[in-house]
Amino acid sequence: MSLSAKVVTRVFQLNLRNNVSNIRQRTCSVILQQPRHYSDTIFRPKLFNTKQYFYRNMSTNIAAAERKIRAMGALSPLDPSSFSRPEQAIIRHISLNLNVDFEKHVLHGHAKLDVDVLEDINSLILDASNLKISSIEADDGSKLQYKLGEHIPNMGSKLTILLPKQHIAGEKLKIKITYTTDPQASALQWLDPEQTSGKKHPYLFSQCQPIHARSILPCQDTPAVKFTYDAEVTAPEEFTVLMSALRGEARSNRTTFRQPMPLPSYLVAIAVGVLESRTLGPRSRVWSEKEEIERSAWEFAETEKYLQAAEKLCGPYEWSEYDLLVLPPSFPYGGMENPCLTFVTPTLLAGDRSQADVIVHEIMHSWTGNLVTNRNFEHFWLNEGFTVFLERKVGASLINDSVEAKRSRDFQSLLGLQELSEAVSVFGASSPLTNLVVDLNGIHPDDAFSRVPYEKGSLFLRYLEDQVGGPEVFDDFLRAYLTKFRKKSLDTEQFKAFLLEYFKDNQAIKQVDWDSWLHKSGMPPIIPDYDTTMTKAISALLVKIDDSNASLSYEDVANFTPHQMIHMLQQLIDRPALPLERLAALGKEYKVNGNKNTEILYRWLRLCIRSRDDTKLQDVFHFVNSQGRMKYVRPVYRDLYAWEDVRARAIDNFLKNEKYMMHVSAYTLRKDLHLDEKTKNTE
Ligand SMILES: CC/C=C\C/C=C\C[C@@H](O)/C=C/C=C/C=C\[C@@H](O)CCCC(=O)O
Ligand SMILES: [Zn+2]
Repeated sequence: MSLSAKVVTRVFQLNLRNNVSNIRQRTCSVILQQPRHYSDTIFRPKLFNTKQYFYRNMSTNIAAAERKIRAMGALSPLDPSSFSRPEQAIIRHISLNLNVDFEKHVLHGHAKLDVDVLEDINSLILDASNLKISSIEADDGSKLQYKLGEHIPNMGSKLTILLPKQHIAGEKLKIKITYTTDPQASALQWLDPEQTSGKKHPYLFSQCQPIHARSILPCQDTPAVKFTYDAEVTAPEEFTVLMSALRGEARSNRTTFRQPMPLPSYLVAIAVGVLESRTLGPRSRVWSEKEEIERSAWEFAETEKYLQAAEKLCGPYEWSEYDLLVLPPSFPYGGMENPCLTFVTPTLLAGDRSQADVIVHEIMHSWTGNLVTNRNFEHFWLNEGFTVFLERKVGASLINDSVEAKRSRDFQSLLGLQELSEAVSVFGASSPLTNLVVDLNGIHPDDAFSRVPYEKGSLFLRYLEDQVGGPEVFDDFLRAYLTKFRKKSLDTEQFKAFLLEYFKDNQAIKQVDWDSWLHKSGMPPIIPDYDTTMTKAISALLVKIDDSNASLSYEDVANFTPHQMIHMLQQLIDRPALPLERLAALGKEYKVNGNKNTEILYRWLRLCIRSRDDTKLQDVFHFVNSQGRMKYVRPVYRDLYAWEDVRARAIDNFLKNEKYMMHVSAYTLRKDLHLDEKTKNTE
């Protein structure tokens, strides 16, 4: 047996012995308020394959991986990405009191946890990552002993709080933890004034999904647990503090918040900057630095319209307020659905409202993801697949003409299919990370992230909708699903059981090949018969572009919507490289060279890389250095890496700019560029 085969087998054995058997035996009905429906036959073979893939393809240090897996022996039976044991005792409420220190780049203060004891316990186990704990106290002020386990890179540590006596099921605990975050906390980005638009003041923002909340507060960092929270945050007077909660009084340097809806830890969020706001509607404001505020107010002016369309499909919006915060350019995602306050990238400010689908997407998370939540990130498709599915339905519902609406929904789905196909080819069609339900034992969720749960998940729901009789039938099911699992976390088996029960008299549902859809890798087994009306003009144009005798002119695309343009460019990326002359003509005539819409510019620059146009490299580097949205930056860096002549320059550029990136961007880009943790910028 080769060394790597031995290690894979060993990892598998360790995992199976320490983790899987105990995971599968437990029942967690108190937390989930639903019986579990595990099937060992589904999970075990997959586990081996996932790990085989991970260790072979991610060039992970094998010894470190083994140590990591061993340390995971005591992981949560509910969630392979958490040390906490919510089936023993569960957090119901957290009170935060934090001071924002821009000098030291730390948050300092305390978290008071209200805990319900569910089993007889002598200790409470939490997740923490690089937190400097100064004391832990019981309700009566007495000091509690605690053990902070070894720090596992990217996982954090197991924090075991030793209780002076046994607590029995049904009791309540109050624990106060005083701590300071690390200046490198993975959930936080501390920006220097130069990284902001105003250039005068620093800025702080967080991104806790998937498992970074543990770097800013000690908690059960698993979406299986939902808690309410309140907070009191102190920051220098000129700053505005925002959180994923309802903002109370802001008196001198102190702001209070309360979040009465239970949420998972990954939805705790904070941003601190010198900000302005504009009213968008009766329950919405947009926040940003003053330099972006007018453009932001214009771009997102239709927010209330989207909220109302969403409510028509899903029922009342339960989070009271829906604000938007436009972050500085290094924000790594298009949008993050932090409750009451969606965080968005400034790359959405296209000046044409063409990226409104991102806002609709984030709004839909108010139901799928935030109200009804994946139990752990192995079932991430329940968050994202549902949200994309709803986003496209709501997007279509905003179009009056029903034929146009269907066309538009199918057109968006076809764009999604292209993205899915690219994601599948990045991982490889046989990679278990392209399954709808993944196995995250020993894998950081950030390493598993791709468009697969979004697009394969949404496509699966579309298939189910077609199967049971279309939207008239399926929309009622969706509302029943949202009602049933409201304020809860669930897994795929619970979804399946609920759907099968709901449609028990529907014969067509019996034909669904669940195993292929949920547990097989690669492209989905069935692609719906989408309406291709909106892609016909694109297909015709692609024929023209291929014909070197045909001259290109703006007339070719003058009637295209921005999304048709995006679709066309995306298709070109997937085809043989254009000759340089043809590329230049296309860039000039179709006005894509230097386009202000980042969805267009991003694809144009990838086309330039594909054609090995070194005259555009300056534009490419400017693009990846001026914003940090991973959706754009990662594929561009991967393309540059594949271009051998510029690989070294790309790595050099990354190393020089890494310090300006958020943790997750630097972490994932290092993998894309095949860099180990020791490779540093030497300048
Ligand atoms: C099967 C996948 C398994 C685990 C992934 C779970 C979490 C992934 C983690 O990396 C966090 C993701 C956060 C995403 C936030 C917003 C996105 O919806 C944005 C999408 C990309 C964009 O538009 O920029
Ligand atoms: Zn989403």
